[in-house]
Amino acid sequence: MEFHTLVINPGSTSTKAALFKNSTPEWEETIRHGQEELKQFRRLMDQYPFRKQLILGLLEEKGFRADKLDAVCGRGGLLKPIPGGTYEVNNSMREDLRKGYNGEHASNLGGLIAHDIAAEVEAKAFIVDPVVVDELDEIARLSGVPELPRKSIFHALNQKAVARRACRELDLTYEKANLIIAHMGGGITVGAHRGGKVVDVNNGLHGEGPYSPERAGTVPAGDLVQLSLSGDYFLDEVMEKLIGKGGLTAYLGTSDAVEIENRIGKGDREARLVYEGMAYQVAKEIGSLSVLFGGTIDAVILTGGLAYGKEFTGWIEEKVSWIGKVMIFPGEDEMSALNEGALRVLKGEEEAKVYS
Ligand SMILES: Nc1ncnc2c1ncn2[C@@H]1O[C@H](COP(=O)(O)OP(=O)(O)OP(=O)(O)O)[C@@H](O)[C@H]1O
Ligand SMILES: CCCC(=O)O
Repeated sequence: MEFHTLVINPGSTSTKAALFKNSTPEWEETIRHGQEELKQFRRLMDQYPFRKQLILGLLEEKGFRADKLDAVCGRGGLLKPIPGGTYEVNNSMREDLRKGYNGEHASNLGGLIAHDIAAEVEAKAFIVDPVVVDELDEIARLSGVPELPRKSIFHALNQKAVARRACRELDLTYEKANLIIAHMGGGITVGAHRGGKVVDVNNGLHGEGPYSPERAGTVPAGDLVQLSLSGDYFLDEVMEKLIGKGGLTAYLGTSDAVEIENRIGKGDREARLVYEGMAYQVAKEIGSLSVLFGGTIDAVILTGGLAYGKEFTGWIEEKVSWIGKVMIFPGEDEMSALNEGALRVLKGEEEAKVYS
């Protein structure tokens, strides 16, 4: 059987779309959005017609008739916490995406656009492994403040895709493997994958884990409270210190690791300290998760854009190679991860989960 799937991945600065025939991409396009272009929309949901039109425009430009689609698969957003897998877009999901159940994130648009394009041609609409995938062990939810339970918000789509890829290479079944995966992009999340579930992971969006190119990660909590109440900053300025303007950006004025590597090459010692500090924090996070597995770890995996940096991954590897085999998969492959999730359901290998 031949299945055609349109994949839609709305990001904060881009809209990506791809058309797959079974597992093969027919085409993939990234439309970048300047800050000025998106400024005209007051709220994220106001961007909906604009982004949908861009995708319909691409289909027309490529000469592909939408009525040949079997499925449309969008990147899922900040929904209620759910287990990993492929979900058919239904009305409760659309309502939660529209209101941003767990906050605003460009990926909230993915499932909505997928639904509307699919509905017009009677195709299926799916989302796969959204950032709110929650498979935490009960014990991992405890934070020490009962009103503030730990939350699972992480790069679920890429972590799960890379986990499956590593298992294929290692000839293991994901559902039986023990893996620690560090996704290192604009944000950094490090997950413990035990038996096909991510049983502990830092919340990469709301201030936990290693600092990253744009985020602060875990900070001294008491000092943060004092800073917030000092009267020197508005609330959104404090939030920006945690997300958007934290980490490398706060220390070095850029989130571009390639530029930082160039500075280090020219002898900039501050750049080296801060960049190496990020590797140190990732290694510590991997080390802390290693105790969950009782000594049997099949692989420690480094992925995301920062994993292209050889010196950077070298610093991490130096500190964690005693834990298990280190595998490096630079970049991310979210478009084919979305397609594969839809394809497993279309082929009947998996049943679509129901969001409620
Ligand atoms: N060749 C490279 N060497 C070193 N670092 C790189 C390289 N290419 C990209 N990066 C760095 O990777 C980071 C961005 O990673 P990535 O593209 O995965 O992030 P993103 O998709 O914007 O965010 P996220 O992965 O959190 O969703 C940037 O700091 C960028 O400079
Ligand atoms: C941590 C969730 C994914 C992102 O960085 O946006």
